[in-house]
Amino acid sequence: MSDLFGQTMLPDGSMEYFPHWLSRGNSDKLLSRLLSDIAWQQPSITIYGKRHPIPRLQAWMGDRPHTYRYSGTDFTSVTWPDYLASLAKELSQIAGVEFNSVLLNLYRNGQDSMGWHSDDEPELGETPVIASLSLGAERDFTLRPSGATRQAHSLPLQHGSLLIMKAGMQSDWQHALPRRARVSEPRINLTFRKIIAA
Ligand SMILES: O=C(O)CCC(=O)C(=O)O
Ligand SMILES: [Fe+2]
Repeated sequence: MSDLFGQTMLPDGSMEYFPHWLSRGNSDKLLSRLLSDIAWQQPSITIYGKRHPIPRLQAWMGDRPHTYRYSGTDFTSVTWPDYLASLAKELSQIAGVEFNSVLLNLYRNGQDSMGWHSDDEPELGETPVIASLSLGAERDFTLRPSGATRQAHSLPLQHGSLLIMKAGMQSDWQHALPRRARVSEPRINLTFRKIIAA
C-alpha cells in the first residue's frame, strides 16, 4: 500500500513525505466517501475578540470524545467510523505514535485556506507528531521558521500523499495552506493526532 521510505524534507529532518502513500484508486474512494459521509461543519473562531467563520469546513473525530481548544473555542470529537480507526492504526505504526483522533479539513476550492500556525496546543503534549493525509486537489503547504514573517518553503501535497510532521516541527516551524485562486476542485486533509488526556 505504501512506499517504504519517505523523503526527508527540511534540513533538520522534521518532516517526512510519502508522495504515493495511497494508490490512486484508494485515494479516489476515500475522497468520495469522506465527501459524502462526514458531517462537515464551519465553526467560528475568535480572533482579536471577534468571531469569524473559518475559511474551510472541518470535522473532529476520535476513538472516544476528546476535547480540543483552538482559537478560543472548544471542540469535542465524535467517534470515528471503522475505516478511519483502521487508517489511524496503520498510520500509528508508521509514525510510532498512537493516534487517538483526527482533524479533517475540507477546502471546498482554492478560496478556502488555513493561516499560519503551529499545532502546539497543550492537549498535544510536549513534542507532537502529526500524520497528515491529503486527498483531492493538489495544494501548496507552506513553511516558515517560527518567528519569521516570510514563507521559506512550499511543498505541493498531492492526492494520496502522506506527510509526517515529527518532533520539533511544531516548535521550530509554522505552516499554512494559502489560497490558490485557480484551484476549483475540493481537497480533504486528515491530520491524525494524539491527544493527551487532561
Ligand atoms: O491542510 C493541510 O495540509 C494542513 C492542515 C493543518 O495544518 C492542520 O490541520 O493543522
Ligand atoms: Fe497544522
